[in-house]
This record gives sequence, structure tokens and C-alpha cells, in this order.
Amino acid sequence: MTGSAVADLLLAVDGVTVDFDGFKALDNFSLTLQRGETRVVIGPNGAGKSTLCDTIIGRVRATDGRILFRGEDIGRLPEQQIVARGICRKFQAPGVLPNLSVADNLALAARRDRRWWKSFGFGIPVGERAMVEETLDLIGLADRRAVMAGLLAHGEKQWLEIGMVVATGAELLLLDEPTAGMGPAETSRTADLIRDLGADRAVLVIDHDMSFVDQLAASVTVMHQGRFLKQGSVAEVRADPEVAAVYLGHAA
Ligand SMILES: Nc1ncnc2c1ncn2[C@@H]1O[C@H](COP(=O)(O)OP(=O)(O)OP(=O)(O)O)[C@@H](O)[C@H]1O
Repeated sequence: MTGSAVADLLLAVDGVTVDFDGFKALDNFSLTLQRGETRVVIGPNGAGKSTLCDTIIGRVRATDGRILFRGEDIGRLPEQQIVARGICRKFQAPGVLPNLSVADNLALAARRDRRWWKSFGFGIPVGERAMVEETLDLIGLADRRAVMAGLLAHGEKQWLEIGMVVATGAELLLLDEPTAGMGPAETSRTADLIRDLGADRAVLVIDHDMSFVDQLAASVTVMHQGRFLKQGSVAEVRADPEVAAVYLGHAA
């Protein structure tokens, strides 16, 4: 590996096993992500995709193996410290605050001082305000900034939540089924948004929707029974008979 490739290595999941009382939800699983890379993780139900995200964010502990973020072993850190290091996860269900405006939801996410209730009434610091403006443009909701988040359409709520992950300043974004419940037009806009998330971050996406995965045009990792099965382009993965047997066969 060249020096710059090492410098750009953001995440290394290295031989991780998660053993739930003898059942291996992850089994010697490895994956690396460079800065600027988007990776989609697919696999049939129970393949271990959520457990992978849970383990990266510190909700589940690896029984074996290491998780390195920017070279630091984060495998034993509590979740808040992992988030403070620059990893943020968006869950499938939207988690926006419905009675706050779009801009205020982003402002909360952008807060460096997490004791936001102490300072929320005293205005938003300049750097955080800039982050809110940047994120509003990125997620295409600038003209909806004053709308209460609870009044947004389903797709808009999902984009706001992706924006909230971005506004934390995280370098590694974990997106769990960002297109859940969306129609084709919203799905396609979500693919555009994720592609736009920028060269400075890394994005790990879990999704079942192959048309969305196609549109993302990102590298795909296929998991099966907690193990790495294949990695390649969507076309390579689609053409792979082993993948067809374990994943596409189930999905059809
Ligand atoms: N806390 C737990 N205790 C025991 N088994 C668990 C636990 N969490 C997950 N598992 C099991 O580990 C396996 C992997 O689950 P996981 O949710 O990571 O799969 P997944 O690929 O995300 O599946 P899906 O696509 O259905 O969400 C499953 O068989 C699941 O039942």
C-alpha cells in the first residue's frame, strides 16, 4: 500500500468476530474504507449487516478482531466517544424532532457542545451556522428551512436525517437503509445526495434495493452468514453465481 493510501484509510474492520452465545453474527469479517469512498453492504436477512454497523459504532463488542478508525483502535471505546471521534449512524426510521424546524434540527446536530439545552437559547455559533447552511444546500432543503420537520414528506425527513448526520461533522457516515419506504423518484434523489456527500468523507450504506445500489454506482461488499462473500462493482456482484445463490436468489 502506498503512503497516501495508508493516510487515506479511514476505517479498517480487521478480522472481527461477534459471537452471541456460540452463534457468530460476524465471523472473521474484514473491510476497509478510504476517505472519499462509498461502499454498499448487501446480503440476505441475517447476514450480519446491522451487527457490522452496531460493532463499528460501539453498540456491540467484537469478541475477536480490531476496528481501527484513522489508525486508532476504537474497539473498546464507549459509543459517545466513537461518535466524538467522527463516526455517525443514521437508522432506518427517521429520528428528526418533529416540532423543530428543518434548520433547527440541523443546528442541534451541528452543536459541538452537546449540552445544547444550556446554550440553545443564546444563538448558534458562526461555525455551526455555516455548517447548517452548507448542509441545507447539500440536502436540497434550503427552501424548506423554516418548515417544522414533522410536516415534511417521508423522503424529505430521510434527507434531513442524512443532513443531521452530515452536520455532526462526522467523517464516516453509516446509513442503514436510507431509501426505506421511498418511491423511485425519491430513491433516485437519495442516490444523488449520497454521491454528493463529498470527497472528504466515507459512507457505508446498507440497503436491499438493488435499483438504488445500481444508481449509487459504488463498490459493493456482499456478506453471508457473518462472513465476507464478495466485493466488486454492482455488475460484477450481479453476475456472480455465488452471490446469486445466497442473495439475489433470496431477493427475487
Ligand atoms: N443480540 C443478539 N443476540 C443473538 N443473536 C443476534 C443478536 N443480534 C443479532 N443476532 C443474530 O445475528 C444474525 C445477524 O443479524 P443482523 O441483524 O446483523 O443481520 P442483517 O444482515 O442486518 O439482517 P436484516 O437484513 O434482516 O436486517 C441474525 O441471525 C440475528 O438473529
